[in-house]
Amino acid sequence: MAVMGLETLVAACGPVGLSTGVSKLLTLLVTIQAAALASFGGGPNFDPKYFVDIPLRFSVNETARAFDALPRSQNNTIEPRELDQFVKEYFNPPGSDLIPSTPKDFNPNPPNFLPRVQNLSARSWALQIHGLWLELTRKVSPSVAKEPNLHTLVPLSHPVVVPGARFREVYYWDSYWVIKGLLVSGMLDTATGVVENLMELVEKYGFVPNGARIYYENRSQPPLLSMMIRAVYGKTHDQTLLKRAMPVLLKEYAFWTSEPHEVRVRDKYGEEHRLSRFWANWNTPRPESFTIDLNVTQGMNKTRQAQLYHDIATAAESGWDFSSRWMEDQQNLRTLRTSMIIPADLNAYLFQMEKNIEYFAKVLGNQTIETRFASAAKDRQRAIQRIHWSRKKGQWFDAWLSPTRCSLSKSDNRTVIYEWKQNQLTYASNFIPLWAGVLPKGDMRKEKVIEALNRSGLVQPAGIATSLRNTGQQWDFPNAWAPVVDMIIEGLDASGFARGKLMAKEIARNWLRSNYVAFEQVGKMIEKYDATSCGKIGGGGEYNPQTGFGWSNGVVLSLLQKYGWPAAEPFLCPEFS
Ligand SMILES: OC[C@H]1O[C@H](O[C@H]2O[C@H](CO)[C@@H](O)[C@H](O)[C@H]2O)[C@H](O)[C@@H](O)[C@@H]1O
Repeated sequence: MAVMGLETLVAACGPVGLSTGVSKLLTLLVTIQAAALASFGGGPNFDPKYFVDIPLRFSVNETARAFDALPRSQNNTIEPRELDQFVKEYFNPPGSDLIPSTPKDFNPNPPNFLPRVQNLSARSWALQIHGLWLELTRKVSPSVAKEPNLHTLVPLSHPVVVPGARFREVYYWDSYWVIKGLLVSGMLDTATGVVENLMELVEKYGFVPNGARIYYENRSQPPLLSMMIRAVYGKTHDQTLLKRAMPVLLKEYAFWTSEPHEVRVRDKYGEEHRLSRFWANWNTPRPESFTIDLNVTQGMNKTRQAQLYHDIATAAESGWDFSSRWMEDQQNLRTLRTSMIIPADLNAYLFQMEKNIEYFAKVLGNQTIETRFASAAKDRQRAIQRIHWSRKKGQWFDAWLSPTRCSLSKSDNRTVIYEWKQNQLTYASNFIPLWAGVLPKGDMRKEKVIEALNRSGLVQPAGIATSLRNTGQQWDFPNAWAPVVDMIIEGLDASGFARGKLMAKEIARNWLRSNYVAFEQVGKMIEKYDATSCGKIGGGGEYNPQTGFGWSNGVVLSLLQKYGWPAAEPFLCPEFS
């Protein structure tokens, strides 16, 4: 199928509104990023994000003047030494606007820590992982709020917990696993602060941005805020948090369930349903990857470029940046179609959000909200089953919208109804609705889902591979990402079937062992693991041993808490023992 231009798409299937306004600060920083690529060359150490994270020492205008005044060679490049000197003189190092902060509730030896972990190696490792919270917790420097024009960082009131390494800011969905880990570490106040920061962001933007940087303001990430609130409330039973959270969650819910995120589709019986998709409000290169995105769209006309930039940013909203899941030709990033796909996982998260709001309203005694959200959850559950579920394959597939075929709703003769088809490709996201509880307790279809996962090829010696396709994209095979592994383990464990429970335990043990190899043998935390062998390091970025990867910390601690580790059972991968 030919990929259509954005204008044609708008004309064919409905309204879109994209803001492409870039602040003066970002314009300057991406210009410097592009100049740096030309001067330094794009070797493995060149990180475009570095150049949008560096805080300015002087005003934008003064910095821009100094940059313009740098001598250029005939081909307009700047001598590397000159540029290096300029960056040192006019900017502070990236991350210097975050101040290290020892969380008040941190205890190096927390009482009653992981009582079921008796194996000595596992225990000492868990304590080291726990200790990494010290490296990952920071405070936003007061200078950020005082002089916002000098920083791309967004100020936040409470201490922040960052993923680590090049990710020097808060990320939305990473925070869910960070909170799970903090709660295992007994750091309830820090966890509450993380939730407070995200609520503050919703109050400011109407949604939680991808991350707390101005270049992430155009999109969100998988909506897990209500799950974070539920996790913290589960520890405190303090209704003050729920009272504070309710208007915030209603605001966030409106963001995900209004156009252009929400779309209407008709099932095979002619019934109309509302479901949501990812949709970034952006159609130029992402500032943090400006030079990379420019390269991807080379040779395209302006309209096609804008459409691809939009789908690139939209893939970043999905958290799966990048995956063949969003591509028409699974080996070609230039065929991304993210914004014309209804993702099974996103709708599962929204179902969960609806159930959580229903539950919070019940606790608070607000019947109107409780009834409204019980009914919204029921509608979405029905929609997910009609549009995403495959009875034959026992899993939930993404639905691809047709960019050209749509009709008008019978109810108002105005609303666009898209034509769609399931993509039938195997991704770990096809099993997220099991975790979200889309199938009710005792439902026999869960057994089918467990079998389907078991036969899918995704279950590997070191966890769950995110996909079956080896495309070189980071969310594709052989990578096993911590968030996905965690959700699938929990879904299997809560399935109510013995086979699901057993599989969950096996996957958890394998994944933990493979993480331990990464940490102990190589001395590094790795954000994603090569799923194909327990002792194989690789599959992606390696991180500074002093930091870590926030969500891996959270998943390691919560899995160790759940499954423990007996003293006599070796903790090393068979390959290493
Ligand atoms: O720098 C490029 C991209 O980096 C982020 O994506 C990856 O890291 C995030 C932080 O751990 C994680 O939440 C995401 O799932 C990863 O794919 C960022 O979120 C992107 O927006 C950004 O363009």
